[in-house]
Amino acid sequence: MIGVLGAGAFGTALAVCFAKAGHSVVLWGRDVATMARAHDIRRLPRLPDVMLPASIMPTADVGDLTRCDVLILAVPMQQLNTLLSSLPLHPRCAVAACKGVDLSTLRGPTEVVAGALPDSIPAIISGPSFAADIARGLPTALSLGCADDAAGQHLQSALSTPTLRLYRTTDVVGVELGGALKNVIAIACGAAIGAGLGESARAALMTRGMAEMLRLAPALGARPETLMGLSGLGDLALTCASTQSRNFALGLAIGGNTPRPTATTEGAATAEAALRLAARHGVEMPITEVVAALVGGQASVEDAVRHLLDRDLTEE
Ligand SMILES: NC(=O)C1=CN([C@@H]2O[C@H](COP(=O)(O)OP(=O)(O)OC[C@H]3O[C@@H](n4cnc5c(N)ncnc54)[C@H](OP(=O)(O)O)[C@@H]3O)[C@@H](O)[C@H]2O)C=CC1
Ligand SMILES: O=C(CO)COP(=O)(O)O
Repeated sequence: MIGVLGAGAFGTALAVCFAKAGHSVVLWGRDVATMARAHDIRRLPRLPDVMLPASIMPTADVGDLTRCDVLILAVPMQQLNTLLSSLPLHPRCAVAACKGVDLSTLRGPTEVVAGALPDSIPAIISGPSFAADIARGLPTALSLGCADDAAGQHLQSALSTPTLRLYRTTDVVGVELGGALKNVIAIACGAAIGAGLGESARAALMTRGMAEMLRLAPALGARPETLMGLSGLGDLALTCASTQSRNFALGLAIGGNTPRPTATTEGAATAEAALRLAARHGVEMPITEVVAALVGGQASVEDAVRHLLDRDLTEE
C-alpha cells in the first residue's frame, strides 16, 4: 500500500496516478474538514477537476499511514522538516517529491528525510510533470534517485505505472538539485517574458541558467549527466516555457509589474538557498543572484538586465 503525505496538487495527482494503476493509496492531508469532505465528494480543492478513484482513502489521521511501506512526501520543501519531525511513522521507504533546498539547514529533501526518519530508505522523484498531466494519465517520465540501488529498483517497479515512467539513478544530489534549481531559472524566464524582453532572452537565460546548475550541482557531488536528464534539462525545458508553471508565473508577474500569485513557488526560497551554497563552494551564479534580488524586491527588471549584460565577457 502506498501512502501520500500532502493533499496538494502534486500529492493528489500522484495518488490518482497510483490508484489508476491498481494500487491502494492512503492520501493524507492536514486539514480534517477538507479530507472528510474529500471522502464524500471524491475531490480535493488543489486539483478540483480530478475525481479521486475509490481505491484512494483520503484521511487527516496519520495513523492510517502505518500500513504503508512506501510513503511519498508531497509538501512544499520548507515545510518538509516540520512535517516529518512530528510524524510517528517508520515506512520502509520515504520518497520525497519536493523540489527545493531547506533554507534553515541547506539540506536537500533526502537529507531532511534521513534526519527525521532514520530507519527509512530515502529517495527522491523529480522531473518534468505538471500535476494536472499526471492526474489525467498523460505520458510522463521522471527521475527516481535512491542511493541504495536495490531499494531504488524496488521503488522503480513499484511506482512506475502505464503512464508514469521512472528512470532510476543513485545520484540523489543530482536529481534533487536539477529539480530545485530549474525553478529559479523559470522565475528568471518568466520575468524576461513578462517584461517584454523576448524569446531570445529566454533562450539565453535557460542556457546560461543550465550553466549555473552545472557549476553548483557537481560542486555538491552531483554527476553532470544527471543534470542533463529529466530532473535538470527536462524540467528546465518544461517550466521555463509554460504559463502552467507557478514559478514561471511568479516571474511573469514580477516582469509585468502585476500582483504576485500566492501559489506555492519553490524557486523563491531556492534562489536564496542556492546563493548560500554557491558562496560556500565558490561558485558564480549571476542569474540566481538577480532572481533572489527580484523576488526580494531589491532590484527592478532593468537593474537585473543591466547587471547580467554588464558582466565581463568570458568563454562559454
Ligand atoms: N504541482 C505540480 O505540478 C508539481 C509539484 N511538485 C512539487 O511538489 C511539492 C508540493 O507542491 P504542490 O502539491 O504543487 O503544492 P500545493 O500548494 O498544491 O499543495 C501543498 C500542500 O502541502 C500542504 N502543506 C503545506 N504545509 C504543510 C505542513 N506543514 N504539514 C502538512 N501539509 C502541509 C498544503 O496543505 P493546505 O492545503 O492545508 O495548505 C497543501 O495541501 C513542491 O515541492 C512542488 O515543487 C513537483 C512536480 C509537479
Ligand atoms: O515542477 C513542476 C513541473 O515539473 C511544476 O512547476 P511549478 O512548481 O513551477 O508549477
